[in-house]
Amino acid sequence: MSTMATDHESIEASRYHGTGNDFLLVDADEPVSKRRSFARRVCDPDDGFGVDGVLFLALEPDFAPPRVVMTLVQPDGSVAPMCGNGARCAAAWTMERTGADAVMIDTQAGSRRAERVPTGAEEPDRIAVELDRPTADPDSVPVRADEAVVDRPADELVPSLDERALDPSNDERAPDASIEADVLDVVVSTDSLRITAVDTGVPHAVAFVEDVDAVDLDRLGPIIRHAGAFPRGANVTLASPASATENGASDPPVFDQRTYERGVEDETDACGTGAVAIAAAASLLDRGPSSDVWTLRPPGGTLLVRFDDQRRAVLEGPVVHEADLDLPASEYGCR
Ligand SMILES: N[C@@H](CCC[C@H](N)C(=O)O)C(=O)O
Repeated sequence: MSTMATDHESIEASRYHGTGNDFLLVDADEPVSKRRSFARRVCDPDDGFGVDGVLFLALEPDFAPPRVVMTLVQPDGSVAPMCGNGARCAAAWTMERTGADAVMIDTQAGSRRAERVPTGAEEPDRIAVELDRPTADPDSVPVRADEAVVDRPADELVPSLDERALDPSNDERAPDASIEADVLDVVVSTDSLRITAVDTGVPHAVAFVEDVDAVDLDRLGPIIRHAGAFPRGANVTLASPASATENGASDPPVFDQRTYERGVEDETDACGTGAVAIAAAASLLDRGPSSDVWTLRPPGGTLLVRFDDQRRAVLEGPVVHEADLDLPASEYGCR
């Protein structure tokens, strides 16, 4: 089918979110001729809908289970090979169209199976997606290092990271997301922040901190995200044991999560690959539970991560279909 829009055409899109990570979902047959321009436009908080990305979906309903090819185009126009919450939304979209309770999602990081998890009538659908085996292998992440980056001082990756980057009361603002690597040298050194670099389909720099809410992520995020050690950039994911902010420890453990996302160039309300990255990093650092199940609490809700017997991660959480939209192609088609 042609993707050239005529003046009277509209683009059908649906808005979904997975724990607050929100997306426009667009059938790949819709008349969007320039996907990157379209994504920049609809993700814009003022001129568009302020979503965290656009999922272009090509449904192949004749397979059993049905398959869908998912392409995530982010607010900056970049294409990400994987998205945990996006995959869960894509699965819900495919299930609605096919009536299936299990689907396969073809991503640039590989094919992933997703299943509906039964819930009570009042609760939003829960969708679980397999996200393969996380790895800290430096070539996979990728991160420029001779060995896996596990619990390394951040200033080894960002040679001049400053305590001040962690201090929310510091009003000397961070350089913006277009920061050049050499500009990082203006910020001085600390070894208090320790990074574990994990590939969960996309790169994550994970740091365990005492309290995620005490970190100035607006400032820290761009510095780590653009560190020269990450040739393709990195998502920056913070975790703190919920017992640090509440009374008592728990097993399985509960971690509060915040993620600054590459491509969004901002913090999002949830990040699925980030939740898996925390669980993977916690395992590497022996912070894991005996049961091998993790509960992650990003600002937008609660995600569960577990590992199967081959150490493949399964990410589970709610998905909400918020709205269906008709966008005038002449305005949004980006011809
Ligand atoms: N929000 C996503 C991750 C999307 C990709 C990421 N921003 C990147 O560019 O690596 C998730 O839920 O995993």
